[in-house]
Amino acid sequence: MGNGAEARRSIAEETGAVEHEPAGHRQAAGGHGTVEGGQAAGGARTAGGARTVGLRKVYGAGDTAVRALDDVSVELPGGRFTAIMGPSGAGKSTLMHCVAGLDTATSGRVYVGDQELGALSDRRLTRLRRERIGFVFQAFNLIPTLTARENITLPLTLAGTRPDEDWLATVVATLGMGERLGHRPAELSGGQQQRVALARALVTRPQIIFADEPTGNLDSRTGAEVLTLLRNAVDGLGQTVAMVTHDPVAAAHADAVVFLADGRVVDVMSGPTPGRVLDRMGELS
Ligand SMILES: Nc1ncnc2c1ncn2[C@@H]1O[C@H](COP(=O)(O)OP(=O)(O)OP(=O)(O)O)[C@@H](O)[C@H]1O
Repeated sequence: MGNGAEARRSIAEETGAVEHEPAGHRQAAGGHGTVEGGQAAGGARTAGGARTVGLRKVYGAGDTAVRALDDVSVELPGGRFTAIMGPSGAGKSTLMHCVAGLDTATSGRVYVGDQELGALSDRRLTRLRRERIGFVFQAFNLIPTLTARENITLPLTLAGTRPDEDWLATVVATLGMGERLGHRPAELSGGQQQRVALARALVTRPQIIFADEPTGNLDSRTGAEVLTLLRNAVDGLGQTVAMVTHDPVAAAHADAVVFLADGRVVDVMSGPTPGRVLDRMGELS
């Protein structure tokens, strides 16, 4: 990303640090049953995490309407690493955007922790996104003029709060990047830049981190390192992670894989291996 101001604005929007105007609150209050009716991704539900109940998302209207999500009830359990997979157009990004509060559902419900997103005003939704959700993207989305440390603490700076130095030190140590904090993104490798982006997502101690193809711009060795760090964030820091990926090897780092096809959850696989994920994807394509 070449334009610093543009990158800053986009990160501010992604982190919820500026007011974000969703397309409108159209989430229906009623409808589908309890969460226990949902499909758990990877076993029993722990505290935190996120879930959807009967989530539908329709783009457009009439003959041109596209049903991107069709009655999706899925759980992203707290303290677990869940991968979301499926063929192109299956609804992965739409699901992530709805659960992250970046887009609104046509009907059904989305919960982050115990909070139902459809019950929130735009202002409170913005605050929830800023305080309880972290994002990691394929394009690292770092501000070129800021140092690694300044990029990491940017969500706090934009929110007008100071970093918890102990937590920052823990995150930096977990990600193994202590010596690079004074460097600017151009002075860092792709893998190091993604570590900065991951630290930026972790620094607010979000309830859940959404990672969208986080290894898409990395070579396989560096990608494996970043996946190991995501895994460490879950195992060592108790973080909840949901990751959209096309890569069976990446998905195999997760505790469970949710498979989408044509806007519906078609399978949830616990303890995935690259081979099993590849086979399942082959059946869906
Ligand atoms: N803003 C939009 N307006 C209209 N249709 C949309 C919009 N966004 C997504 N869609 C449609 O919704 C469906 C699901 O799209 P989505 O981007 O969620 O799929 P995906 O699984 O993330 O795909 P990919 O792997 O290619 O990124 C697709 O048919 C897509 O064309």
